[in-house]
Amino acid sequence: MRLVGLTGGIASGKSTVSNLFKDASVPVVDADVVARNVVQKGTGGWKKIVKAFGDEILLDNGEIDRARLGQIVFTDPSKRQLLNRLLAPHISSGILWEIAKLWMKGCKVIVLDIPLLFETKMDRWTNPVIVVWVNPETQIERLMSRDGCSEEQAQNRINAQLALDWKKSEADIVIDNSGSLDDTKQQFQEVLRKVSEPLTWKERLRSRDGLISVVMCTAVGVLLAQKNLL
Ligand SMILES: CC(C)(COP(=O)(O)OP(=O)(O)OC[C@H]1O[C@@H](n2cnc3c(N)ncnc32)[C@H](O)[C@@H]1O)[C@@H](O)C(=O)NCCC(=O)NCCS
Ligand SMILES: Nc1ncnc2c1ncn2[C@@H]1O[C@H](COP(=O)(O)OP(=O)(O)OP(=O)(O)O)[C@@H](O)[C@H]1O
Repeated sequence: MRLVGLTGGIASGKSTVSNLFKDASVPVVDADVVARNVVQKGTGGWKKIVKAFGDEILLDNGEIDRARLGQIVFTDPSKRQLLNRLLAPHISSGILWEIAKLWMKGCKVIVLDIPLLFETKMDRWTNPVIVVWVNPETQIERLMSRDGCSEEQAQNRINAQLALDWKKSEADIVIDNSGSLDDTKQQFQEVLRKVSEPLTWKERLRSRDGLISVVMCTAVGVLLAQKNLL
């Protein structure tokens, strides 16, 4: 099985490219969706957030007030680190579970769409790593227009991640999404061809070693989380 890493910066166009993969019948695991599921009302992730951030983080219906939590964690790095630490074991085991389900269905190529691929060091078990890059002016413009946020809020979110230019320098494949959608679609055709090629023996060994270490880290994380040690 080939696990393709799809990453980039906030609003650089990951979902846009992951939709192209879905249109080409390549299954996608979306880390943002997993991250939302693991904090639904009553889950372990939800309980940890309420304990750490208090009842005032809840909406009237008991769900997490994401806008409010976002406002807190994207302006205070220590709160963001706390949130990341609380949710990491839930998100990584959720991702692993989604991958396992697709693998059991016999999928040969799976795309992992994850904004924090490098930050969480999950790039070790993906091959190739695709970075969706966009120039800084376009990134902030698209982010402000999509989320209806101010320039300062947009910049805070961008600053919460590793620099997009650094991610680009670490990529196996770069998709430049600064132009039109048609331009991106054209680049995507070549990317689709590359990820459809079978893995070489070297790549297989690399993926296997990375996967084993992630399974072990996740298992330890889940055990510690169950014992409330995280
Ligand atoms: C802070 C929260 C509540 C804000 O929710 P909101 O609905 O406004 O944003 P959403 O979840 O759709 O995320 C939008 C984008 O923000 C960026 N982002 C989200 N969390 C983080 C983070 N901890 N650090 C840096 N960037 C982040 C990503 O690029 C993501 O695609 C939410 O993002 C969250 O719970 N984040 C922590 C979980 C996480 O790390 N998610 C990333 C997937 S691995
Ligand atoms: N080539 C393009 N031309 C014009 N608009 C685009 C292009 N690519 C993406 N967009 C728009 O830019 C915004 C951000 O794109 P998208 O949601 O795909 O980014 P993302 O990387 O998935 O964001 P996030 O990190 O928040 O999940 C969206 O409103 C999308 O419609």
